[in-house]
Amino acid sequence: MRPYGSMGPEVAQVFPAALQPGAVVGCWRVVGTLGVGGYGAVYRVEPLDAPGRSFALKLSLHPDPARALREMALLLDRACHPNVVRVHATGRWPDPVEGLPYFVMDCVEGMALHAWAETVNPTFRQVAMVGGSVAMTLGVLHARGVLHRDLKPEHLLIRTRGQVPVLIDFGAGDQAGALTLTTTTLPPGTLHLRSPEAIRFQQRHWRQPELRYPYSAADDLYALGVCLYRAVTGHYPFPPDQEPELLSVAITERLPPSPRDINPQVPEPLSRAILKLLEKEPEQRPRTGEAAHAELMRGLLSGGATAFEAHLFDEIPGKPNQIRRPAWPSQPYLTPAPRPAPVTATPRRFPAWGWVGVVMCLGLLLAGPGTWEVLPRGWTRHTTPEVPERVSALLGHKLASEPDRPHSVPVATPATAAPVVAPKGEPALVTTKPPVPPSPKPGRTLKAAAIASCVAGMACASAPLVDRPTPPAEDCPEDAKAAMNALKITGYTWAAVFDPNTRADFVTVREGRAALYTHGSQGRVRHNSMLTGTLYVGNKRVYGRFTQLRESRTGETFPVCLQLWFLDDRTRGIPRSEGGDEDTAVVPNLISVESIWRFDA
Ligand SMILES: Nc1ncnc2c1ncn2[C@@H]1O[C@H](COP(=O)(O)OP(=O)(O)OP(=O)(O)O)[C@@H](O)[C@H]1O
Repeated sequence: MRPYGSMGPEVAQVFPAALQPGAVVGCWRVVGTLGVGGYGAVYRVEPLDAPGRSFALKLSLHPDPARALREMALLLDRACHPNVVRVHATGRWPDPVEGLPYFVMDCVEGMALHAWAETVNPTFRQVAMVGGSVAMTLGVLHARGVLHRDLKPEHLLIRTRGQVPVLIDFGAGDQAGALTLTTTTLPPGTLHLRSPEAIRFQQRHWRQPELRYPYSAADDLYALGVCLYRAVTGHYPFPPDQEPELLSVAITERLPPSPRDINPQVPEPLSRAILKLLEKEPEQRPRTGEAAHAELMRGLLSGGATAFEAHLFDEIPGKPNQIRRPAWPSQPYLTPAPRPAPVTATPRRFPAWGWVGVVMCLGLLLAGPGTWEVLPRGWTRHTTPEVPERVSALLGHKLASEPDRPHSVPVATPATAAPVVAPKGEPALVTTKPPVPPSPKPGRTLKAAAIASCVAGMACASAPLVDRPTPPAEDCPEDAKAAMNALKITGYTWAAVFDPNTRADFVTVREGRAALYTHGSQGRVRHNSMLTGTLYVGNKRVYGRFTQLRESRTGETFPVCLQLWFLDDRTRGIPRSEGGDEDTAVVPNLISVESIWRFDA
């Protein structure tokens, strides 16, 4: 396909995302703009031969037609449903063969769910009916093998006539047997609408970019729960404006306040039905759209007429049509989430591993290090993945544990667990030769078992544990060197903390994307500036490479090269304390970072 700009001088002047009223696309005249998203621009159009009739034309902004063609195919065939926007025509523009794909659909006269909730201020009955309708629609689509995969309030338009919900934007949609749309673990989507299991999957598999998350009906139903929560409270259950790392932790670990805690007018059964859609474990949610519909309707039938006839929000006295949005609590997550099924190896898992661990340890002691398996994946560039913008928050990260809740691995107290300092001169890591891989992640499994048994106090303290190879050496990019010079931090070592909000001396960290906060100023960098990068969990030490700094005072970001550094032995990486597993480690909260011009292997 020819590049868009090569289609002739008259076309190169036109911006597909900014067509002006009067522009002609195929046999449609642009009347106005309805919205511009990441993938397409949507225009209100009228047919050239029937002026006055309104349609919506979605013009792909990408020369690669895959996403647009897929969306059209879904809308024209398996996603066809009274509550899904209807497609009437398709084409390419400006060249009918090689141009950008477009399709013409019903123009939904109405508002997105959240705007409708706050502008129309409907009754709870109306919201429950809308939620029930969407749930039923999803049920039908799921039964046909169609998943929406990007359900959000903006994609749920409420038609003014009849207050009927209409689902739009199936660009991320999927149907059984379709080719993979993206090159990332998760399908395109929005972090604050992702399900806990999707985030956990990415946290667990961020080293395997070839893996694809098996998105399911449960993810769509979770997103519906988020949409309804937003509608009845005016807030998302996990506020999207926080740091992506913290947002991910909140989604996977925290219980959102009940909708009724935010907006006391929400009828109890509706509040419960919404929370059920937001359960952390998919099997705790309604299994199908029909079950979700039944849940919402049961609430409606049992909830007492008056509670459901109330309007969502109070109006501001003296200002009709202006609502008062309930406040978001300052401490929304006081209740710790009950431990879901273990995502990472947890202490609960260790006893189960005990005997396996004994065998592993014996095997180690008898056979020596040469017989163990190195983790099958070596360090490659993608261990610090190139992150597409829309999913940048999601790659395998988890921050240090927070103070008021249990974590997957217990946080050691100073009294019981002083840091274990690796003996000087000892090679940081033990690697061994690889046998035939019998299972997808054999090295990790063996290592987990070995750690588990050692943690259980078995006689394998001196046994070498299997470990990952260290990341390869890497020069610091020139722009990072320049930024460090400008910030006056070149060649310095200074303090940082994993979790600035805890008083605990030790925290649990996880391999993958991570954040640190500077402790004290250095050069032009203030206290509490955020460093983001990657943590690598070895069997004795945790290594960290931090490549971005966000200055706390100005909010400016800079490329940098900083590594975790242990002052006592003047070696990179920080020693692990007791606890953790192959992916998580207990480490001191207060640590040091060193600015460098080259990350050594
Ligand atoms: N059929 C329609 N009728 C009325 N408005 C529409 C219609 N389709 C889309 N819109 C408006 O255009 C906006 C962008 O459309 P859409 O979400 O399909 O584009 P996108 O590029 O896929 O966006 P995103 O980045 O959200 O995936 C919508 O949020 C909505 O406001």
